[in-house]
Amino acid sequence: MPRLAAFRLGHFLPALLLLGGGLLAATLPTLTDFFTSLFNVLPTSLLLLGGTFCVVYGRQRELFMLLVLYLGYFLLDEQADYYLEFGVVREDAALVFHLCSLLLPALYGLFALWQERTHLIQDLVARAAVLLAVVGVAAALARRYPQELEQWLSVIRWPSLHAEWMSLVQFAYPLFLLVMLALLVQYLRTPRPVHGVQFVGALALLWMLPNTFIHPHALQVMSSVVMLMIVVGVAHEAYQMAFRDELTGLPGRRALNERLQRLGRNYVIAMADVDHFKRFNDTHGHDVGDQVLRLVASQLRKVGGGGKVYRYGGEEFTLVFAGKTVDQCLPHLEAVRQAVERYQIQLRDRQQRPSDDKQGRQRRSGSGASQVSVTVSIGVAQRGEEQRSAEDVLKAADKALYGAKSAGRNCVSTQVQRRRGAVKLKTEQA
Ligand SMILES: Nc1nc2c(ncn2[C@@H]2O[C@H](COP(=O)(O)OP(=O)(O)OP(=O)(O)O)[C@@H](O)[C@H]2O)c(=O)[nH]1
Repeated sequence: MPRLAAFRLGHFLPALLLLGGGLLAATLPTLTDFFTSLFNVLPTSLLLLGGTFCVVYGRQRELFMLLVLYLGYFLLDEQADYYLEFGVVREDAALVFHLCSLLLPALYGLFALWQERTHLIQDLVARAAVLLAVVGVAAALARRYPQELEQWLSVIRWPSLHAEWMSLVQFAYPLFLLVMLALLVQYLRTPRPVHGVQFVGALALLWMLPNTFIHPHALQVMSSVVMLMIVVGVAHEAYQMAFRDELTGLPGRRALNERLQRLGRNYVIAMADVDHFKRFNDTHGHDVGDQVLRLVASQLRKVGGGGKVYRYGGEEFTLVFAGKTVDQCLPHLEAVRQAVERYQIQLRDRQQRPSDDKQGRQRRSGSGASQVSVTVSIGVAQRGEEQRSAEDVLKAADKALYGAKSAGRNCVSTQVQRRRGAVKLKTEQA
């Protein structure tokens, strides 16, 4: 089953904001000279800049999506320009429009769903071959049998499913539906910013095509917006790669270093470390260890008091409280320590995974269930006379962490005070 819980608004928000802005601009009856000139050059600029960006970072999937969008824009723009200049559509307008209504969602969907797997050059050649073949065949058919093709495309095959507002060829609607469903499933299976962007982009194209000849700027604005969404999606992922820890989803060391430089005068830093994690790894394996790190991260993330959590590295996490004192932070750190201690982790054995939910529930409540729990030790320090720089405070927190470890682990320790708890590592096998 796709993981619905993994849906993140942040993956869609930039694209949705761009879509909202695009809809606003595209439906305005007139645009200022500045914006008219901007949208005249934006699709080409985005293809060149975004395309270069994609080539440099080996993002063939997005490169081909940009190419497909630009091709659609280029073909339709010629038609729209003619219509705006002469007040009538060109002779081949219906055929070009019908073909674009089908090929744009089809190729957009194909390249969006086509994962980058093989060798870079092979991948590039395969994508180019598919694009050339599809466009080549369509162009050849359009040139050789223009009337027959236009007629074939515009036939309403299912009159009961046709409505007045449907101005695209009838095939285009199920095609859009299929592409959007596939993109949604792709997002739910692998929640990534570019997958969210691809879905919103398809939505924008579904709006753009029927409005190409209705709103004078719909084509330029929406083509620019979808291309921009893709470039932003790639940049978003590049940012995540640099600043996010892939395993836990928390901001990583680089993000912490950035944060440490902008902390102001009063702040508290805590270092949290999973107790006896080496032993845990040795007993249950590295995969289970990874699972545990994710769960510990999910508990630490809930820390109150305005604390922000980073993965420092390995099994160590850093919590930063801006504008706080140690006394204000201690109850929140103690609460999070207890939450980790209480959390029962259900071991998931991939080989013995049940085939359905019912079997899974039975097995969990039955004799084969295996639960573990871990504890964390936390060291806290605050900026003060002795440690004035963030690096000094971090070192003091690390020292306090050693104090917590020597005090028996599973406790919160400051330079001045300690609270003890009990170490708990349990495996139930009945
Ligand atoms: N599964 C997993 N293990 C990791 C990861 N990063 C570090 N580790 C393991 O974490 C363990 C850290 O062990 P130690 O530093 O010896 O500390 P410890 O066993 O937790 O003991 P104390 O800190 O003294 O309680 C090592 O076995 C590392 O291999 C990771 O990303 N995944």
